[in-house]
Amino acid sequence: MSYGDYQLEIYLNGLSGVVPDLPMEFQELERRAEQALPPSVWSYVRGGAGSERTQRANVEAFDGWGLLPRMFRGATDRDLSVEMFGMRFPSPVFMAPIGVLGICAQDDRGDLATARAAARTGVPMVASTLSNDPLEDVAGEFGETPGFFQLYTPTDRDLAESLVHRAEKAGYRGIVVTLDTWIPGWRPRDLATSNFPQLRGHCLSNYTSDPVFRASLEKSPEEDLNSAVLNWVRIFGNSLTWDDLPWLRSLTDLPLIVKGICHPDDARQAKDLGVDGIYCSNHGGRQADGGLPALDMLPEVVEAAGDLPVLFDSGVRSGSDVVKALALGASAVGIGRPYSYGLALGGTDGVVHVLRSILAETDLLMAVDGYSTPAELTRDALRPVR
Ligand SMILES: Cc1cc2nc3c(=O)[nH]c(=O)nc-3n(C[C@H](O)[C@H](O)[C@H](O)COP(=O)(O)O)c2cc1C
Ligand SMILES: CCCCC(=O)C(=O)O
Repeated sequence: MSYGDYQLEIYLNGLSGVVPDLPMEFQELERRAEQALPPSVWSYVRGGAGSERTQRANVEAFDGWGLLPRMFRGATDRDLSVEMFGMRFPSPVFMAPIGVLGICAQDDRGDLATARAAARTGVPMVASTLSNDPLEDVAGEFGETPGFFQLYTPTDRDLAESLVHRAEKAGYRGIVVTLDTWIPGWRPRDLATSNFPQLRGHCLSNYTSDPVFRASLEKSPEEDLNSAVLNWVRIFGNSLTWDDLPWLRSLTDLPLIVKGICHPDDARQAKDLGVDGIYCSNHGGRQADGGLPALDMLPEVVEAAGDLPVLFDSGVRSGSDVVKALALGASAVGIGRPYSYGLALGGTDGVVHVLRSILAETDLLMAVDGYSTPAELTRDALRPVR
């Protein structure tokens, strides 16, 4: 079985015989997700910071590179697996953390539905701190697929420690600490729909289920949700400095990965302080407008990271984007918004379809272009488009 077999499955049965009611093209997926989601949820998921120039540039940056096909290489047997953090993953694709994912599903249980898609596809999910179901329940749906926990580090250090230890106990295989979102960016679409207060009620389960968080409240969240929400707002984001990284490192023996790195000096410093992986991302342009596309920074970050794995996301929409990011040095490539659109349209089946489509395109493109493994995709596989 290769990932490309999804093509054959669809050719043989017709798309409607494989995934009824789901589109093949990304533009159509996006258009239909917009129709399916309530406007406030749509503006939250689709929206970015400021004028969304950085968000658009993330996507357009992939057009700045062209892949070079190679001939006579007999890439009939491809092996897309990659090794990272002492584990072998069947493909270099993973699901980036998406907070408030629950509400993208009809029944509010989008975190669980996405975890089931991880189980079905072998594509690891990085589960956000901001989930509508507690991290233990999300992990319970991963099946054999390793999962990662994304930490938003609260100001209360005991709570941070508790979340990390719960993730360890629940069987997560790594901790991804997001550094770029200790405060939300300027997001005009969210401001226009004023939906942040509504969203909060759908992403606090990791806090309301936490003994440390509960102990800090005068009344339980069941008795007084408002005060719990206010307390969460107060402790949500910690503006950490490099001096705090040894503390974060000390919380766990699991692989520790820092997310939101775009400057090579930051990658170098994180490496020197003992992280296990660098995650190059600008949060899909949701945090800071006016920034460079994350893809443009990837090669420098990869160089600075040396022998550490570099995860990448921001703007990945297709298999050819995955292949380009790999050729620019990413060890693994994160899918963000596209899977949340699949979730909105078809629950677990929708996420599986989006992932299988991206994997099939990746696999077939590598076959056609003569690359059998991700390791063969080096800078030589690309040229800048003139
Ligand atoms: C709706 C939404 C919620 C997100 N929530 C989180 C989050 O909780 N934690 C995090 O580290 N990143 C979060 N991100 C950022 C993603 O992990 C990823 O960096 C981004 O989606 C990549 O950009 P793209 O979706 O345009 O490809 C979120 C992104 C979206 C679209
Ligand atoms: C305050 C941040 C909320 C979750 C998030 O990371 C995002 O919306 O991008």
